Amino acid sequence: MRLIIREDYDEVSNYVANYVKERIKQFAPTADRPFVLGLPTGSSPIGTYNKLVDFFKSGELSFEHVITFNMDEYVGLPKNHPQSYHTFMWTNLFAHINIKAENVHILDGNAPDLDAECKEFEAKIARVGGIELFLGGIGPDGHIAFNEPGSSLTSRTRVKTLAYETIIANARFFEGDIGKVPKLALTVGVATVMDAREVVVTITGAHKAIALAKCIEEGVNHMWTVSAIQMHPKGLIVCDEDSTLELHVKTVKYFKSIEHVHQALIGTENLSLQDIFFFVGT
Ligand SMILES: N[C@@H]1[C@@H](O)[C@H](O)[C@@H](COP(=O)(O)O)O[C@@H]1O
Repeated sequence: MRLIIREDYDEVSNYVANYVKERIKQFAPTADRPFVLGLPTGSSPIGTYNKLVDFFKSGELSFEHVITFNMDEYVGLPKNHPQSYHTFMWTNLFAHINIKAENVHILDGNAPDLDAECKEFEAKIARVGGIELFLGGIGPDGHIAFNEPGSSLTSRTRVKTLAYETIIANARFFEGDIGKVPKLALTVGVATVMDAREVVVTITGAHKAIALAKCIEEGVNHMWTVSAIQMHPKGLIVCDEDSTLELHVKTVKYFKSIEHVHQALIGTENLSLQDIFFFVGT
């Protein structure tokens, strides 16, 4: 696993957006060989999405041959509700780029058969050959997507009951009223995320410092589901300084030193920045 530490949210967003841009460009997607991208919602990815929109507008990046799968969606919220993840994704990203509507996949939290909806979502991912790059964020309790503490690390897309902590955390989007926060969601499983060929997780803010420490300094544990990233062959966490507050100094120094060595290698040993991104093992 790699850990990249940046000063603040803006720098983290810039790093992740550049990373996604470089990955898509290097992949050189076509209609027959599209790039399959997994996407999160929440406040963490907004800066990244803004930057991706800038890249599209400046002609640096096209989403013509990009297929997306979103991580999760609330159950029972109308699709056009201001806090549905459908609305979030179209407002913050899809409406501003050249992605084809048929290439966007977001779970339908109002499907008549929620179980069938989840199974079909997994089948769709399989039909396009799996996810190339899954972007993620985490909740303060270390959950990825809506894989709350105690979720099976082999879980697949399914209906999930939200943990009380998550309901409280997300009440900020529902006028601070926990009564208005949906209690159920559809979510990809931990294994659905970890099946992606690459996983990039953004963690920012002091309120996520304990989760970051649990995720990278302790063992793989279903109580901190993002810790499953330790088992991923191409796992990357991009975090800000605030979120490192609970890490050992040694951990921070170790990961910073790895990045310094990578930086020093760029332009030497025939390695480019892209080589460091894609071919140096984690
Ligand atoms: N289901 C989403 C997660 O996918 C997201 O990572 C988390 C963090 O949100 P934020 O980025 O706003 O802290 O919120 C929700 O629980």
